[in-house]
Amino acid sequence: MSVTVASLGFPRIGPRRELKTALERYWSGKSDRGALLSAAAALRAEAWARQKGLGVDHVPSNDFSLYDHVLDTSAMVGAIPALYGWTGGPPDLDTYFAMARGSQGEARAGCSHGCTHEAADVPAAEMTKWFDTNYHYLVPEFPAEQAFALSSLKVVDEFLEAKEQGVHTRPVLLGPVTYLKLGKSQAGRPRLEDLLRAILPVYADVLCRLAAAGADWVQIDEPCLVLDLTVEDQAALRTAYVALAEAAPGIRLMLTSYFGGLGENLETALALPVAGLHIDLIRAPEQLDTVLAGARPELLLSLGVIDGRNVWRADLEAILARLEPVAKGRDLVLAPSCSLLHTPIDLALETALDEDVRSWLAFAVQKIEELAILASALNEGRDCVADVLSSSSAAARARKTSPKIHDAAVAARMEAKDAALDRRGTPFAARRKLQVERLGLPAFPTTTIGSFPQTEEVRKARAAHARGTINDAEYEAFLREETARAVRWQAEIGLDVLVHGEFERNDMVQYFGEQLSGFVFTKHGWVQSYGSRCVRPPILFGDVSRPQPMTVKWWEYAQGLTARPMKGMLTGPVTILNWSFVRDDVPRALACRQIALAIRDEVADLEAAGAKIIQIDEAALREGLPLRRGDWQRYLDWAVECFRVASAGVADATQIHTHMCYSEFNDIIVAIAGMDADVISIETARSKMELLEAFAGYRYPAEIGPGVYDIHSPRVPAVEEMTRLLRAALSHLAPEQLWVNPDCGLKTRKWPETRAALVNMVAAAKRVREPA
Ligand SMILES: Nc1nc2c(c(=O)[nH]1)N[C@@H](CNc1ccc(C(=O)N[C@@H](CCC(=O)N[C@@H](CCC(=O)N[C@@H](CCC(=O)O)C(=O)O)C(=O)O)C(=O)O)cc1)CN2
Ligand code: MET
Ligand SMILES: [Zn+2]
Repeated sequence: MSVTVASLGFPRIGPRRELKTALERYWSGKSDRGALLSAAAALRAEAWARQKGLGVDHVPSNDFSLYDHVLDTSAMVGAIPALYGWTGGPPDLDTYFAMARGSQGEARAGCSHGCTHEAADVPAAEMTKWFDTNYHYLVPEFPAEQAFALSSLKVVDEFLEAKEQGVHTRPVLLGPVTYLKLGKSQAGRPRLEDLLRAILPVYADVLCRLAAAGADWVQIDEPCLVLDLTVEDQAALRTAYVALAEAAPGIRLMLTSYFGGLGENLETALALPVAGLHIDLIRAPEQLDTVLAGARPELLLSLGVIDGRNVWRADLEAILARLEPVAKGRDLVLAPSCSLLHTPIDLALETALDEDVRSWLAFAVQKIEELAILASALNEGRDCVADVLSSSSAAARARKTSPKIHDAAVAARMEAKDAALDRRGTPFAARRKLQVERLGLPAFPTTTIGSFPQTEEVRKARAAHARGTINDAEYEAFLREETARAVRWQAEIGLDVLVHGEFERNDMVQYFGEQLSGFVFTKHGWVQSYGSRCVRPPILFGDVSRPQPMTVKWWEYAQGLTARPMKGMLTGPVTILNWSFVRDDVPRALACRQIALAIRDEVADLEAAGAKIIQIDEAALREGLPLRRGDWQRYLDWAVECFRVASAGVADATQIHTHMCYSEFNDIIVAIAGMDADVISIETARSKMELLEAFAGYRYPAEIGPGVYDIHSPRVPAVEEMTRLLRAALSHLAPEQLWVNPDCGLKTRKWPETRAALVNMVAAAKRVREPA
């Protein structure tokens, strides 16, 4: 029997974020189309050669994307809303990026690649979280009568491109059912069945063209297989794969599930006429036995045995013990649990990491090496890789017993049970009176979410400080100047509740991780979040504590500059947890509570310093929700409790804000209310306040700032547009509930559009304050 190795997708951004650089240069007009496309081609070539060299038998193609693979799929099937002015054929780069980022005529004037969108003022497509990851995709939008037509041949082109370089790849497609289920429709929901009937001929055509180009296997991703599916969804899967098997008999499909177990979709999956099935054995190890029991002998199983969502080195001997009996009976493919898109690229670049912790880690490249070793052990016997196997087990043992991960003081504090720890002393209504009195804000108070533009200058100064070319005092002076300017300007344009701007922070999670014990950091461990934007998730390896205050000094400085209230600005425990790579030796709930206790101390210090308003961002609370409904409540219970542990230590008159983005709250509104924050700001602009129905329907008790403009796009919304949104909000909320703010922080924006948009926002608030 033979065992082969697959990688389900390689990170696209490049080991030195070459794609980010190339995209941003193109967008700013500093380079042309040719330069962007050749940078992209170089990255693809490197990824193919590298994976082949590491021993991958099924090297993926079409896993690369200039922005997002869901957007690429929309381009492939011609699902491009009329507003982008597309008239068929392969969408050009400007159309593609307009969907991704919006476009505004003026903002592009003078750009060097001859944009012709003179009067174009189009918003970007909606962006949302890819399953439970921190990766964002562009939501496909279908009109009532969506007609699909094969429009982009990227998948075929990239297969041929790799072939020319001597690499026979296994192209990756997002499967039709998942693709359609990720989409939305303005004009009432078209039936999945109807959309599917329309889209299948396009997929069939693509598969036939791939066969003609020489492809044999195609990886077709259907992560919807790990969701709660309706019987209609399951029927759609059958319809789809029966049709594709018939239409393209020359292609063998590797139906790929990930981010969980097949659960009650198991029978459906096993009955589909596909040649292979990939299952995630990291999130759902228990499904191996049931899948083995149900899989017909000729179905090629691909086992996701290496974690594609975390950075820990595997215990290879333990995995082998599980696989050896299986590999005796059938051919196998070994693969990461999911695409490696969600991991950093190469641990070899991390020369400054703590040696012990480093020996416990594996990034994308190392994960592929692990797979190759497993395959060798299974094909040729353990002996041929004995050394590597024993060092892998030794690392696993060392990590388990390392004194570095245990902190007795943290353990003692976790033990001390204090039932009152997660309760405010008084209910919201009574707190509100005290807060209103103390703060003296106008109706519809205006504020922002926290960050102001992280300009190139700010990043340069931080990089220079890190390199040692400017010293602490110079860096501090620079940050003070930036902060002072931002504070003065906010007061000048009439914002009511101010922020310090977060100039001192590299990232809202990394900044806190860096100051807490129990985390380590990479230099190059970038993971794509959306488009050119990346994060370097902190690596949580041990017990968490806070050696000293983290934000108080900056808050004091900023509050000292103004008489208006300055918000203390913190990232909440659930978000720090969800946006980090987390230890897998203790339950997530436990790690989260340790972080919550540390944030609680910071809240207390801010309050003692005089902060009247403290915002604790929980941007990732919704994203951490398990993919299956049956698992929700358990998660919500501990996540909400951790937020309360962090926030509930304050006096009644201290106002606690929280902020969330990309949140569909309808289903979890009770839990959101259970967080017991005094004010919540949420993203709503792209969804035109639809979200508020949940808050209104539930009679959400506290105050709400529904975002009135989309901060992901440089587009400046007009006063009228924001006024309209505020009036729409008022049809759902009581006037005393409503705050006025953008959707999220402004760190990714530039100052000119930020200034213009906030001036308009303050004007819109003033309009709604005037009697109608
Ligand atoms: N962790 C996290 N997840 C999140 C968000 C978030 O803010 N944080 N927001 C939501 C949207 N996602 C986002 C993700 C990233 C960024 C973002 O702006 N990322 C920055 C990097 C932020 C950062 O870490 N900056 C560092 C490092 C900057 C840098 O690249 N420095 C250069 C050198 C720069 C120079 O010399 O000029 C280098 O290290 O090579 C800093 O400012 O210090 C980027 O990609 O450009 C924004 C939103 C959801 N998920
Ligand atoms: N306070 C943070 C900011 O304004 C919250 C961002 S949520 C992704 O950037
Ligand atoms: Zn946000």
